[in-house]
Formats: sequence, structure tokens, C-alpha cells
Amino acid sequence: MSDILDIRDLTLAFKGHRGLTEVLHGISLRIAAGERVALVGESGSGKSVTARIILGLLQETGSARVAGQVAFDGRDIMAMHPRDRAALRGTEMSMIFQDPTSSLNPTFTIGRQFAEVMHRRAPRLSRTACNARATEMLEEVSIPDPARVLDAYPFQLSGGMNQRVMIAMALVNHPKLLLADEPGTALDVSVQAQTLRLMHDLVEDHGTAVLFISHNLGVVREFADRVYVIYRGRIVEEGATDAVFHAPGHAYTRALMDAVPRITGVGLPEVPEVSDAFLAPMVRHGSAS
Ligand SMILES: Nc1ncnc2c1ncn2[C@@H]1O[C@H](COP(=O)(O)OP(=O)(O)OP(=O)(O)O)[C@@H](O)[C@H]1O
Repeated sequence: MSDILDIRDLTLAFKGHRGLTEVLHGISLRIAAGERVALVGESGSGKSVTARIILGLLQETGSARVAGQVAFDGRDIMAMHPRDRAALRGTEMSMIFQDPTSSLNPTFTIGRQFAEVMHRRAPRLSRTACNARATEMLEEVSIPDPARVLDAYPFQLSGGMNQRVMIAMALVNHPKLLLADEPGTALDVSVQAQTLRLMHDLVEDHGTAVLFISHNLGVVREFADRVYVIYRGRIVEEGATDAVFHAPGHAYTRALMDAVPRITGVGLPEVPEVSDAFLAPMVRHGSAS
């Protein structure tokens, strides 16, 4: 299968008044067409900035220094004109965030927001055609009474419904790549589990490749075919999800696994302590890179 995303030796530093702070130290990551890949690591490890570079957002920030190669569907994102990068967002690649209420516009109906997304790809699509397609997508995410939802504002829907709406919106233009940043963590555990299952089945049906960003290895296990573990801006382990779970080779991956919240447990997981062992060389399972 051809790669939809191919990142090589990606580095990122932010300029501040004390000089440059390096955040990514040479990340390489690839996703084949239709593959579900997870990038997992603790808070501050560099997951979201990686996603923002893929979306072409950090390249245009004056304070960020980005270097390395990022190819999307064979096209060089780094060399692209900002206008061309912008044209990819919401069409060929789309994004789902953890909290739908912060990404949906509270002042527009769901129907209007669907139309705006669809017009990015097909500017002349009629209102009737937009509504028909949006209804189809809402049915796919098991939303009862789609007509009512299209006329509703986000605040009139539950968190779980809004999350489904976001998934439907993210897939309505048939993107080749979906970036999902901790989807559903703003929801309660059972609604999150349902939402992830739904998203899993939907991307499988649509053949959409996914970069799934999470700090929770338990969730990743359910969702991803392959996993990259990131620690302080470096990939420390990479492999098929089963291989990583059955034989985690890196001390940091093992520490993350110990921190997986148990469904029956109480309280929050312990955050792994920083240890010198976490600086050990990267572990790679199998031949994929
Ligand atoms: N605009 C910025 N300017 C300076 N530093 C930044 C900026 N954005 C992110 N960083 C730093 O880059 C590092 C990686 O941040 P990033 O948001 O990618 O972490 P993350 O793994 O996504 O964490 P979380 O799970 O909490 O979202 C952090 O140390 C963060 O403080």
C-alpha cells in the first residue's frame, strides 16, 4: 500500500526570549492509505505540535522553526504555498478535537456548518444537496432524527451527539487522512468508548487513514493497527499494536502501560516518573518504519 503520510526527520523549535527551545528532535512516522496509526505519549511530549505541522499550521507561525520532510499523498507539505496547504485542510485531511464544543461554532446551526465544510470541496453544491449529504452522514453516525439535528445549534445537543456530529463533519468530504486528537476525552468513559467504536467502524468503511493522538494506551489498543510511542519529542518505540502490547521493548512504553486507567479502578492513573531508562534507544517491531 502507498503511504498517505510520510514524515522523515522532523524537527521543531520555538523561538523565545531565551533563544530556541527544541520540541521535536527528528521524528519519522508513516501512515499507509487506510491505516489507523496512533501517536501516544504523555502531556507535552509533542503529539499536538506534530499534528499541527501535518495540517500545515505551524509552518506559518513566526516563532516556530520547522525542518525535515513531510509528504502527504506524495506531495511535499513543507514546500507548499500556504494557500495550497490551507486548501487541503477540511478537504483531503481533516481533524477531530477532544472537545467538540470548542470546534463547533455556537452561533450557527449544524446544517449551516455542514454546508460550510462541504463548500470547501464543492463550492457550488446546492443547499438541498448539502442537506441530503449531511443527513446521510448523520445517519452513518447513528444520529436519530437528522433533520432536527441539522436545524439545531450545538448547545441544544448533548456532548456525545456533538462529538458524533464532528466525526460526521470530518468525514463528509471523504478525506484521505483524519487527525484525531484525544477524541472524546471530554466525554464520560462509556460515551467515549461508544464514540471511538463508531469512529473505528466508520473510517474502516470509508478507507480513511487516521493519525490517532492519545495519552492513553488502553484506548489506543482498541483503535490502532500500529503505534508510535513519543517521549519528549522523540519516537521511542514503534510497531504493530499487538507487538507493542505483547512485548513492549522500551522502559517508557512499559511505564505508560502501567499508567493505563483500569475501567474498574478509582482515581487517575499515576504519571510515569522521568527515568534515565526512558532515554534508551528506540525500539522497532517488525519491518515497518
Ligand atoms: N506555541 C508554542 N510556543 C512554545 N512552546 C510550545 C508551543 N506550542 C507547544 N509548545 C511546547 O511544545 C511541547 C509539545 O507540546 P504539545 O502540545 O505537542 O504536547 P502534547 O503531547 O500534545 O501534550 P497534550 O497531551 O497535553 O496536548 C510542550 O513542551 C509545549 O509546551
